[in-house]
Amino acid sequence: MAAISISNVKKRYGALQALDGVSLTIEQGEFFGLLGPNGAGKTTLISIVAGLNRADSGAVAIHGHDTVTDYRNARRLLGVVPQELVFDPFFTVRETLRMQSGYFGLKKNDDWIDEVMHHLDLTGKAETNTRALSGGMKRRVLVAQALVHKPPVIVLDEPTAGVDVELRQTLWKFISRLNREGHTVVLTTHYLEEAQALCNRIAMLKSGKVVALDSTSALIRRISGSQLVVSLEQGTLPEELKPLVSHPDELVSGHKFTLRITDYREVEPILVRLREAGVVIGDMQLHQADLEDVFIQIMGNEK
Ligand SMILES: Nc1ncnc2c1ncn2[C@@H]1O[C@H](COP(=O)(O)OP(=O)(O)OP(=O)(O)O)[C@@H](O)[C@H]1O
Repeated sequence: MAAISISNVKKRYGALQALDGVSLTIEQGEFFGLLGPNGAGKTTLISIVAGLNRADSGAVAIHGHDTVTDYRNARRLLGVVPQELVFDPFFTVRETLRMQSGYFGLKKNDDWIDEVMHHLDLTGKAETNTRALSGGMKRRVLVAQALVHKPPVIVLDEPTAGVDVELRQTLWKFISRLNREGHTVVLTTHYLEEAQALCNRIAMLKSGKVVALDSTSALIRRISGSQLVVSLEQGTLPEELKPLVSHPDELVSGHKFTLRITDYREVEPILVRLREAGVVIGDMQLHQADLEDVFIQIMGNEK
């Protein structure tokens, strides 16, 4: 049975069609990425999956439990880390996590609460009031809150937006461990290198529609080849190399060029040609196509 099945979900805000018939099936045990530019509909979709928002039409089920008609069972299977930092500021971290456990009917949950706090480096803040925490620490509490009932499906909406490298590493280590132990993870992020490193499959959303859905490696293979980036200290780019330039703006500015190549063997003849033309290279880099290139290409093509 699918971890999350989303069937033809539509949502409109006034004149704006925020979700325009989204269908996705996320299997149990996947580490799934939901990517898209600002306003694509990611948070709207996640809030519908979490039962916090109602779709106009279509349906979502978590392990077969409909998020509307069988909300309690669906909610129990789901741990959601929201994008916004919202807390009741009068409680300590431990009290907050105990209350969240109580919400799921878990009374003796302290061992797991301690383990979650340990893995998120929150133990030292257990007795601190949530209002006195820094933004990064608050985000750790949000993650801990989502995990108190050991949900088989974990959904994270931009959990690393604006947080430091240390928290990102701590968080991904813990979430990856939970994924290895069988938890399904769904992630939205604007950090494409993070999605590339973590997600086995990715959906790209634009203007409320799924515009790409494939394994991460298959998406990256769509972009064949690499780029040779050269900065010229002296001289100008020979005419016959101009068709290789990826960004037309570079022909205007005239000193740094991103040249498309399909094979590393093409590098040497390019360098020979530059030398013959009297060019002095100030800086040079080889850039392998990555998820960011795929994202830019797909988002650019899908008007
Ligand atoms: N409650 C609301 N009322 C009206 N419009 C809304 C509401 N919530 C979201 N929208 C609009 O719906 C569209 C989708 O928003 P959503 O927050 O789902 O996008 P997103 O992909 O999560 O974007 P971001 O990357 O910026 O978080 C946006 O144009 C947004 O302005």
